[in-house]
Amino acid sequence: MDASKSSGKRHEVCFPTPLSGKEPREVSAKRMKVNRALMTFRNLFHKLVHQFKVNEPENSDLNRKAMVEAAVIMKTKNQWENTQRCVGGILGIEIGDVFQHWVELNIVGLHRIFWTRIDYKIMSKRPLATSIVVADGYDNNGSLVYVLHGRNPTARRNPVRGQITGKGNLALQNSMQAKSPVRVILRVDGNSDGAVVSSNSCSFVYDGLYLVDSVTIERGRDGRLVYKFSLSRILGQPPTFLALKDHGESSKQHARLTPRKRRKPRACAVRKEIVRVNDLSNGEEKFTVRVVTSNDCDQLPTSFEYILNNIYSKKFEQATLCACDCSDGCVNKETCVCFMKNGVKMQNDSKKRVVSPKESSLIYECGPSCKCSSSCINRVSQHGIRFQLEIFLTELKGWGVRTRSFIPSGSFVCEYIGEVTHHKEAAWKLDNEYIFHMGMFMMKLPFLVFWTEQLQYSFAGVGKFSINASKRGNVGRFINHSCSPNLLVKDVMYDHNDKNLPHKMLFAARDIPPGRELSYDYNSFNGKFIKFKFNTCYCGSPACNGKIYI
Ligand SMILES: C[S@@+](CC[C@H](N)C(=O)[O-])C[C@H]1O[C@@H](n2cnc3c(N)ncnc32)[C@H](O)[C@@H]1O
Repeated sequence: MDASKSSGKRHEVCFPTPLSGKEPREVSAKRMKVNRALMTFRNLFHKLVHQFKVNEPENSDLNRKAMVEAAVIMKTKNQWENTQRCVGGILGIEIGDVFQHWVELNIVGLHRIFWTRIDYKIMSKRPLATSIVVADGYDNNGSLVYVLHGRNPTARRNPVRGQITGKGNLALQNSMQAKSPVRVILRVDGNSDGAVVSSNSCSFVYDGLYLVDSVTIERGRDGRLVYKFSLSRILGQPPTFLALKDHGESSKQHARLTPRKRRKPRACAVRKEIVRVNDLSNGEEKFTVRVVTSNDCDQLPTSFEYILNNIYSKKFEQATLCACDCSDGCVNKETCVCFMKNGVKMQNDSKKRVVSPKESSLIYECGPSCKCSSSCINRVSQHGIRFQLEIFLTELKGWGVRTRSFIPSGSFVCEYIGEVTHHKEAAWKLDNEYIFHMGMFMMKLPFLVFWTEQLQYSFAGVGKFSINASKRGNVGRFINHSCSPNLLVKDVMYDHNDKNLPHKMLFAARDIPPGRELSYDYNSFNGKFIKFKFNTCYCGSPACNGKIYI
C-alpha cells in the first residue's frame, strides 16, 4: 500500500540548512573543531584498546568497550561537537566525509543517537527525522530504499493495517509529509587491508541530504509489517566519492560498496574521463599512478624521469644514523633506539599509521643500518606509495593528484622526491614550479640546552637546500596547494643523519575518501616554497587566503 504517492520529480533546490548564511571562516573553524574531535577520539580509542588488551586479554569485545568509554570520556569533557539535534546539513561536516565507527557520528553531531538507525527531533510535538544510517540499496529508478521492520505479529496490540508504528518510522513519515530534508549516512562494508579501514570492518560515509518520496507498507513472510521508504537525493549537492564508480571503475573497495551497487549513473556526476597513461611510474611503484583526462582533452604532463629515491649531489656528506639492533620487529618501543629518538609520543601503531600526525615534525624511522627487518613497524614511509593515486587535470591549477582508495587519517601517502640541490645551483631562481625548499635544523645552542631536539626542530628556519622535481621526481610533484589541506608534511630521517636534508613525507591529516584531490599547505613553514612572491590561489576552500607563495 502506498501511503504517499511520490511526485516523481527530482528536487532541484537545496533546502535551507543550518549552513546557509554562515561565513566561510566560521565554516572552516568548525571543520577544524570537528576534525580535532575525531582525532581526539581516535587517539583515546587506540590508547584504551591497548590498555584493555593488557588488562583483559580474554575479552573479545574490547573494541566496542574502548569505543564507548572514549566517547563517554569526551562527553564529560564537553568535547563533542554540534550537540543540538537539527534538520539539514551540519556545520563542519562535508559530503563524502568518512567515519570509522558509529560513535564518531554521535561525537560530531551528524547522527546523535547510538546504534539506532533513525535519529529524530521533536518539533511541534511530532518527531521529524534528522538523519538515517542506511545499508540497504537502490531500486531501478535510482531511489534509495530504506527498509524497516514493524511489530511482531504475535504482539497483542497489533497495529491497524497500514498504520505506521515506532517513533523513527513515524519521524520519517512526518519528514515525507513536511518535505523536510534528511541526512543520509551510508554504511559501507570494508576491512582493514588498506582500502576501507575500520576495526569493525565497516565505515560510514555522509552522502548528503535526501527527501522521503514515499512509503509502502507490506506484510513480510513472518507476518511482521515491513515499511519500505523511498528517498531521493536533493540535486545541486556535490557528487559523492562514489562518482568514480559511475564511470566504470572497478577498484577493490568500490565492489564492496553495497548501498550503491545497483545505482544508475547520475547526470550530475563528473564528466566522462579516459585513462591516458596506465602507470606513470612504469611499474616502479607498488601501485599504479595513472593519468586521466576528460574525453575532449588529450593533454599529457610534460615529460620527466620517474624516480623512487632522492638524488643527492655528491658533495653532501651524509653521516650514518645510529641504528637499532632489535630482533622483535621493534615492537618494544622502550628498547628500540630509533623509536626512542621520537620522544615519549608513539609515532605509529600496528597498522603502520602515524597515530597523531600533528604531534611531531621530525620522525625517526629504522633504516638500512638497523638490524631489524624491512617489515619492522618503525618503517612507515620508506616503502613508497600504499594507495592508488591518480593524476588528473584540475580546472584552474594544472595537474593535480587524487586518491582512488580510501586513505585513513594519519596514513603515509607519498614522499616529495627529486634532485636535492644547494640553492646556489638550484634552478629555483628560474620559473620552476617543482621546487620544495627544505627546512634548516638549528644546531644546539648553549642557551637552548634544555630544549629537546624536537622542540629545537620546530623553531628551525629555511635551509640551504631544496628538492627540485622539475626533471626527475615522483607523483608528489603534482600535488597542489590548498589553504585547507588534507595532507601534512613530516620530516623523516632513516638513511642518513643530516637534519638539513630530511625526507619530505606527506601524511593524511584526516580521512580522505576516494576521488578527493590531495593537497598540502605550500605556505606553511614545512610547505613547499619560501615567501618570495605569490600567485593567486585557486584552492576553492572557504578558508582560502587568496595567495599561493612560489
Ligand atoms: C608542484 S606544482 C603542482 C602541480 C602542477 N599543478 C602541475 O600542473 O604540474 C606547483 C604549481 O601548481 C600550481 N598550483 C598549485 N596549487 C595551486 C593553487 N591552489 N592555486 C593555483 N595554482 C596552484 C602553481 O602553478 C604552482 O606553481
